[in-house]
Amino acid sequence: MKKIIKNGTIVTAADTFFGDVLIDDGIIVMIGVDLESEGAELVDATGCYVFPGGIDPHTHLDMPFGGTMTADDFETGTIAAAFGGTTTVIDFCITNKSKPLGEWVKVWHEKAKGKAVIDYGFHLMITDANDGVLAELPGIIENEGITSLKVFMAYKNVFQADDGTLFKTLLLAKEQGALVMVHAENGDVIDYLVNKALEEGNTDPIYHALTRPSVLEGEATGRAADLAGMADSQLYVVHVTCEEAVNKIAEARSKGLKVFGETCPQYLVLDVTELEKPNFEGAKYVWSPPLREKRHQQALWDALWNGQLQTVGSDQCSFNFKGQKDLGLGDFSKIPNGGPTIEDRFTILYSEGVEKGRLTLNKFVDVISTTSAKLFGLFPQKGTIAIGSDADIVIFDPSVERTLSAETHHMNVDYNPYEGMKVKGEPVSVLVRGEFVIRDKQYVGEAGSGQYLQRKRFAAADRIPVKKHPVGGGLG
Ligand SMILES: NC(=O)NCCC(=O)O
Ligand SMILES: [Zn+2]
Ligand SMILES: [Zn+2]
Repeated sequence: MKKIIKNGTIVTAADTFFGDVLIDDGIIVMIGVDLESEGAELVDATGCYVFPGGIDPHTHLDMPFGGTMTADDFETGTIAAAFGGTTTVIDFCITNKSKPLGEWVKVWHEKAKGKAVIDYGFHLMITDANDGVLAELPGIIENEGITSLKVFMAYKNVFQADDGTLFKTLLLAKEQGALVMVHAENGDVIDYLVNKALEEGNTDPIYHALTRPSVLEGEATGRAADLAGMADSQLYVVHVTCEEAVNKIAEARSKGLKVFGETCPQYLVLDVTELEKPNFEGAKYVWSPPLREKRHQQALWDALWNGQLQTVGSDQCSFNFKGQKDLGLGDFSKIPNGGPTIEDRFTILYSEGVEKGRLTLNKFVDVISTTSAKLFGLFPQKGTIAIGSDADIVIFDPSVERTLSAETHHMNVDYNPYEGMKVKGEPVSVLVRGEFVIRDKQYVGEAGSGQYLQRKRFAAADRIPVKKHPVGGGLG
């Protein structure tokens, strides 16, 4: 069924213009003014922006962590994502040494199958780059299209890998065209500080932040960047929270290293004082790395503006306050780490970024969608509005003023860390491959309609294949 999205302001990472988008069979086939096509359904976007669907490069859906499971699975999480303007997520396939990596990939396929309402891919976690893992990886990269590998430098005795594993993963990634992602904090020193705090009787949520100072994020970021440089490989630092880490990334990039960085809405708009809330409410704001002092927010906004950070992920990892976060009553180290942001990522960035003059409209699209598509092997299928791209589209009304709240959100979790925050703008309708998932603010999608995305290898991503001219003589 054809559709024409009419009279909107189309915004990509490069351009802003008034026009129509013709969709046929899930693909954008024409962009122009006053488009007509017989039998096409007309979708009115008057007064709205027409954005490429958001790409969230960092989610944890249906993940076991901290002795419990995340509250959102692939169904609730992707419905909430769609309400928020996100049409693709890349989730972390968590692994351990108990079985081969390929078995974990099957586990993650089972979690998503029949549930996801938007398209999805997986990053693959590496805990130990032993000979078996290094032998298995090329096949997974090729056959599953999983072209990004995650190494945790923190969470000692849980997820943490050593520097040898990070280095070997970087070497393999260089050879195979994969992108290595790191959670950059010094897990060993944090472990020491956490034990010391607990021994001294300091058990409240604020000690989560006090035992993970920003210097340890900067140190690990610099170490990972140096190892990436030695391996002549590519590195993506997830959830960057602080000036120290931004500076290490900027330094590496100034030397020409292929080092990239992501931040998250929580670090841009919330600060460490949230963890001091009484009645254990501070636990709602326990992420790792932790929320920082307010001054770091400016460094993060500046880094998005000047390109030292390139993407914004949600790090969606939701746990209910009652029954999950309270596992850490009396011991902050047992509070499950993470929070719900998958739904509000897009609008918070628009509202706090574009509306407050911190990002241009095009830069907003770039950080919320396009650069993730490029880095993670999805461009130009995803991440832009262009002829031949999937019709993943958000019709966004910038005039709406609303208040974020657990009362109105769609995530399967009993609190919203942005409760009471006033934002401008709202996704009105959201299409995935040309089909409405959200229509006039109502969910009209179908569990299982999201497709698994085999992704291209790093650096192949932004090369558009040149087709032979249909009657010959083309460039191809
Ligand atoms: N960030 C967080 O606190 N939880 C999710 C796991 C991770 O990304 O480190
Ligand atoms: Zn992390
Ligand atoms: Zn995460």
